[in-house]
Amino acid sequence: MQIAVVGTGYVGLVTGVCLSEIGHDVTCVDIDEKKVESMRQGLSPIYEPGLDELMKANIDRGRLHFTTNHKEAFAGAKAIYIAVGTPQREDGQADLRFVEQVAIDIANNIENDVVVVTKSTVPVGTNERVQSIVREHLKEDYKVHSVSNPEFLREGSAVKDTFEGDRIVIGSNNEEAAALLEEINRPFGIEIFKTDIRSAEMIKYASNAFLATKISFINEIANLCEKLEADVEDVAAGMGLDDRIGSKFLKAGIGYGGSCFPKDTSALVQIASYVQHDFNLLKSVIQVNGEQQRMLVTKAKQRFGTLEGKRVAMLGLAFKPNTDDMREAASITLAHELVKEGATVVAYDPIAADNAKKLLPSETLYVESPEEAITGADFAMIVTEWDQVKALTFNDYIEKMNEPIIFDGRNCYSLDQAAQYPVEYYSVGRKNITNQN
Ligand SMILES: NC(=O)c1ccc[n+]([C@@H]2O[C@H](COP(=O)([O-])OP(=O)(O)OC[C@H]3O[C@@H](n4cnc5c(N)ncnc54)[C@H](O)[C@@H]3O)[C@@H](O)[C@H]2O)c1
Ligand SMILES: O=c1ccn([C@@H]2O[C@H](COP(=O)(O)OP(=O)(O)O[C@H]3O[C@H](CO)[C@@H](O)[C@H](O)[C@H]3O)[C@@H](O)[C@H]2O)c(=O)[nH]1
Repeated sequence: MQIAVVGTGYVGLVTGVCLSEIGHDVTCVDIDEKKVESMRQGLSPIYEPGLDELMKANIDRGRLHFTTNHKEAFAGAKAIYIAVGTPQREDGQADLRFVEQVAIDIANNIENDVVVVTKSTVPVGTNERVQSIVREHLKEDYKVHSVSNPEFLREGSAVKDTFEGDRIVIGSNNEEAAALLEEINRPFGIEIFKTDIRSAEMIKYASNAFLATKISFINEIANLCEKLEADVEDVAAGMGLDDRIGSKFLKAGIGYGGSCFPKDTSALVQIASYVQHDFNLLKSVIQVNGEQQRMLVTKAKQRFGTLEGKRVAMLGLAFKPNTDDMREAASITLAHELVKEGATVVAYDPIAADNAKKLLPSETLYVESPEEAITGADFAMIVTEWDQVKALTFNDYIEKMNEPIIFDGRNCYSLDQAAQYPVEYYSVGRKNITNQN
């Protein structure tokens, strides 16, 4: 089937590429000329494992095209996917400017009936609004129906998640439009859950808010474990054995970051407030996360008193491994706090360093390897659990650092391991190892 995808970020590009892989003829349109030029040559502008290969294969098969021209992209398309950003506004609401602009672009450029599919994460009621905007601006009487098809992929495993997702949610108030979406998605072989438009929009926010809640919950338990001398890794493992709880998303750490959880939890608090609902639980989840993101600096200050003049190795910058995305990464908060305290930050990230340069303090120094980062450092902070970071051994820290003092925000090492070395090792929700003489 002929499909157009508007927006080629993490969601749009992965969606476009995967839809072409299952046999559809896909044209992706973006307003960013540089991105389109690079994608035409088979080069993905984002780092996402497996994406480049699929992109090249489907361009070669003639099933995947890129353009900056909306009319060209929409010509003959039966479905137009909206996958543009819905960033957080200053007041916490979702900014719908890009989505609304696409609705106008659709009205101005289609030349046949279409189903408009919203993949972007949008507040309840937005799909209806998109449909009305398109209909208002249409110059000819084409049939346009909206379908909410929220996206659940994770960055770093986006391609895998698209082919092996747990469900595909189709929210529609029109049977024909829902049937078209089912037909498009059937080759994925993933369970399809059909509902009305508003419930589909809510499923997306509720899912992200629930996962964020799980993370803040286990982080609070971790903070308690530290005070009560229990071990959060064992606590999470023991909890996770209960099927009703499940073991996933119970990894204590430095809080959630990324382009979705922070903005979507804030947006849901705002959505609730429109209907005079005070979402206290979610407000606490957000507050706990803010404190957790600063936790490594808090611990370092407790250890040293002052951080003035300290050289800090910051190991990992991205909000999680396998992505170059720096949006809402804890490293941003941590680096700014450290610089404010008078420390020098020496940062390492295998992929995200270029993106980090725009967000971290200008004083930050960047190095090419974790070994270089720890050389001569007064303490190390593990921020992202990249394999390259986990490959450092305690002997590396002992040999290369001024003093082997490690604040591990991701519990990369076992306590048994740490206990065998003359190091100071502070992790999350576990007892401190202070073996230095
Ligand atoms: N990133 C994720 O992991 C993820 C996962 C699930 C859902 N989502 C949601 O999907 C949406 C997109 O997120 P993203 O991270 O892919 O965004 P992104 O910011 O990476 O990409 C958006 C793209 O849209 C383009 N664009 C903006 N206006 C346009 C227009 N009028 N016409 C054509 N292109 C236009 C931009 O140039 C950009 O390339 C958001 O609502 C997000 O919440 C994201
Ligand atoms: O047990 C855990 C799991 C995750 N995280 C952190 O939570 C954040 C988000 O991680 P993850 O969910 O893997 O990444 P995203 O790519 O942001 O994906 C989330 O956000 C997307 C955008 O809405 C959704 O599509 C996905 O389903 C949802 O998992 C990261 O900072 C992780 O380090 C933890 O601290 N502990």
